[in-house]
This record gives sequence, structure tokens and C-alpha cells, in this order.
Amino acid sequence: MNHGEAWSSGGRRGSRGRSQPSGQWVIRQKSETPVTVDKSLDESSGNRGRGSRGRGGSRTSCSPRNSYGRGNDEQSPVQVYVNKSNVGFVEKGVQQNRKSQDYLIGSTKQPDDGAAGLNSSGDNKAVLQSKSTNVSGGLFVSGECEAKGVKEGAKMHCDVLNRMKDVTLSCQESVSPTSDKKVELSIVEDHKSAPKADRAGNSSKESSSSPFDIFLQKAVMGLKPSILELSREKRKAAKGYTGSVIRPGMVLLKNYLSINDQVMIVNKCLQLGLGEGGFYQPGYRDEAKLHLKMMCLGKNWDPETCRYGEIRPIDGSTPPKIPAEFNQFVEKAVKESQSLAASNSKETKGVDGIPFMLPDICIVNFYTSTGRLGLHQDKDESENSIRKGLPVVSFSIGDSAEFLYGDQRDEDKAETLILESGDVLLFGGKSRSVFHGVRSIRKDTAPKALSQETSLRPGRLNLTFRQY
Ligand SMILES: O=C(O)CCC(=O)C(=O)O
Ligand SMILES: [Fe+2]
Repeated sequence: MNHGEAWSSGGRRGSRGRSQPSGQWVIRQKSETPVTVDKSLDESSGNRGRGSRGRGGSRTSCSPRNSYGRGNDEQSPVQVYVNKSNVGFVEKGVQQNRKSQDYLIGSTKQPDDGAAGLNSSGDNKAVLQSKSTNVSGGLFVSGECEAKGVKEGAKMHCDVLNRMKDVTLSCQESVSPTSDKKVELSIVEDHKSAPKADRAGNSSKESSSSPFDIFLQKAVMGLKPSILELSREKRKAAKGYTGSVIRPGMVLLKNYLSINDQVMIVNKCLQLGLGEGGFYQPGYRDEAKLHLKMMCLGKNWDPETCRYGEIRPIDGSTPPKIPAEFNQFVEKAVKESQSLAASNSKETKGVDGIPFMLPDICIVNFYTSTGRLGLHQDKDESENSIRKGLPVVSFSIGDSAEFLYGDQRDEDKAETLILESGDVLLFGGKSRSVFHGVRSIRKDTAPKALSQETSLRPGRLNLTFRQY
């Protein structure tokens, strides 16, 4: 998978593949054992420049996706809750070959978006062009715990608390198409001046293996949506979906997933996300963190090596299987896109077909309102997959995203799509190697009905399906 995203500098992760018993730090609004922590403890709350350009030299060098926005520097206390259950992992091994992904990284300062924020929906506009502006931030804490009761030798660093930063990171290769070996990570204050690119986005020093709870307790979810809002959403849902060919090989199915489908997907992600191989804070080899939380299904994508594997090296966990229902949606969406692309290429007399694919990988990203993902290419799947142009299929759920795409890793030249909850975007064929990323998340744009039916945190859930 390649998620474009945000990284942030931060705490060093353990060396790859080490066995890392991890106490679970779950960020919830209401839970057990509240602990008040002073954010100033978080060394990483500052914007640490990564600038690991040119390092590495491994052919699998990752390039962070663009991430703008780093965390803020506020010193106010953060309340965190410790989930007492611990997860033990078995060290396995073996990574499959993956080619590196191209990501641009960048980051910008962004205010926190409280973890307990409310979702409010808004009408989504269709496709549009725009330049992004960073708006908000999220408050997150995490840590590595040396949990009692975890396997022996486990140490807890409950002092490692983090704020989620907007630094979007990604595995990013050098911008130069000819230099495969460079890795470029950086954090900048302003995305305009940022070296961009990177895939999930987040803060530093969080424990990379700490499960992250993307859900809120109902009790704190807040205001009920108005009847007006709900009926507006119902009307929109009743209209069904519309498909359009954005460019050869790229198809957007707007409003494709019904609210019921979205609820099912969210709930499944909730369940999987808290178990083995669930959501965690991904980071790159140079400690930069993606600006998002991630969970892999089917196979693990490792941001440190930009390879797929059967286990997650950071904690030895095995990725959950892709739920069959998810794959059914993907299959349908691919067929739908194929026929749209076929009729389009008849009109244009071009050859912009989309091959069929059966996903064996799903990368699930959760973006808070400050999440982002730098411009990157998804190119860590097998050579065969890329060569044939097997499509990447992306589901958007929750808050809308400003999605960028283009032929170069250059934001100023990129086109923008607004991906709303329920939209499915597919890029394969001639667009398989398109640069893409998430510039920003639009706060409070998730459908009210979704927040009513699930306890998804404010933010955006994105699932990208691929065939290795
Ligand atoms: O969140 C998105 O829409 C894009 C994610 C992505 O590009 C990726 O996961 O590789
Ligand atoms: Fe991607």
C-alpha cells in the first residue's frame, strides 16, 4: 500500500523486527484510569526537522509522503487513559519484496483537534480545485509501556506521551526519478515551502506499536444531528452514486457506499483495529512518523522498509484478514469502473482500460483533522501488479479529504478532488502510478448519520485495496 501521509519526528522506535511487548495505550474519551500528563513532557512536540534526505541508500528506501503541519507546542496538560490490557506478540519474520513508494513529506503547524470533538456533517461538494490550508490539529497521546503482566523484560515508558502532530510522513523516494536510493523526509512549518511527500501523518514519539482506538465512547459524542441535516443526507443517499472518469485509468464513484455500508465498514474496522495487528502509529526508519494511524489487512506494509510482509516487524503481529464483505464492495467497484472506463475510451478512442484485481492487501488509514499524506506513488506492490496496472481502490469514510493527484510530485501542479464519505476512487491502468496524497481533512464534514450510528472519532477513515 502506499498511503501518502504525515510523519513527525519523534521517539526512536526499536530496531526493526525486535520483539516488542506493548502495553496498550488507548486514547478514549472515557475510560479507565485517567492520567494527567503534561504535554511538555513530550520532547517531540517541537518540530524536529527530519531531513534524512539522501540517507539510506537502500533500494527500498521509503519516501515520506507529504505531511504538513506538525503538532503544536502548547503546554497544557493532556488527559490520557491507560487501557490495562496488554498485547503480546510473537516474533515472526520475513518480508516480501516491495518496491519503494514515493512520498513527499512536509508538515505544518496545526492546532489540535480535540480527541473528543464532535462530528457534524456538511454537504459535500463534488470535484473541485483548490489549494489547501491547514486548519486544525489533534490531540493524541501514546506511549510505550512496560506493562506489568506483559512478558518478562518488558519495560514501560509511560512517560512517553505524545501529541499528535500534523507532520505527514511518508516513505518518500527522491524526487528524481533516476535516483531510487534517496530517502527524503522533512518537516516544515509551512507546506508551501515544505519538501513534500509522505503517507500517514502524525506526531512524534508515539509508540509505534500502541494500538490506537479510532472510536469515541458514545457518551461523549455530543449533539444529535438536526432533522434537517439528516433528511438532507437521506436525500443525498437516495440519489445513488454517480461515476466519472477523472482521467484515463482513474474513476471516481461518488456516494458509492451507502450509510449502512459505511457503518458496517467502520464497525468492522473498530473491531479489527483493537485486536492484534490493529491501529498503530506508523513511523519511518528515521523516526519520523506518518500523519495518520494505520492498520494493514491481509499483508503488512512496513513504512520502514516499504515492503509488504506477513507480519508487522514493529511488534510481530499478524495482520487481520480482509473481511469478505470488503472485497465484495471492491469487486463491484472495479467492475463498475471498468465499464465506465470502457465507454469513456470508446468515446475518446483511447485505451484507458482498467484491469480486474482481487485484493489481498488493504491499508486502513485513520486521519484526524490534522492528518495528511504527502504526494507519493503506490509502488510497493509486486512488479507484475504495477506493470499490469492493477488498480488501487480507495474508500473514503467520515470527514472529507482534499485529495491531490497528478503526474509529478508537485503540489502546485496537482489537481484536487474532494473525497467525501462514501466515495470510492480507483486508479489503475494508465493512472496506476499517479502521484497522489491528502492535503487536508475537512473538519466536521462527516455525515451526521454516520456519527450517529457509529462512534468513529472525528476524522477520516480511508481504506485502500491492492493486489500484491
Ligand atoms: O487517504 C487517501 O485517500 C489516500 C491513501 C493513500 O494514498 C495510501 O494509503 O497509499
Ligand atoms: Fe497511496
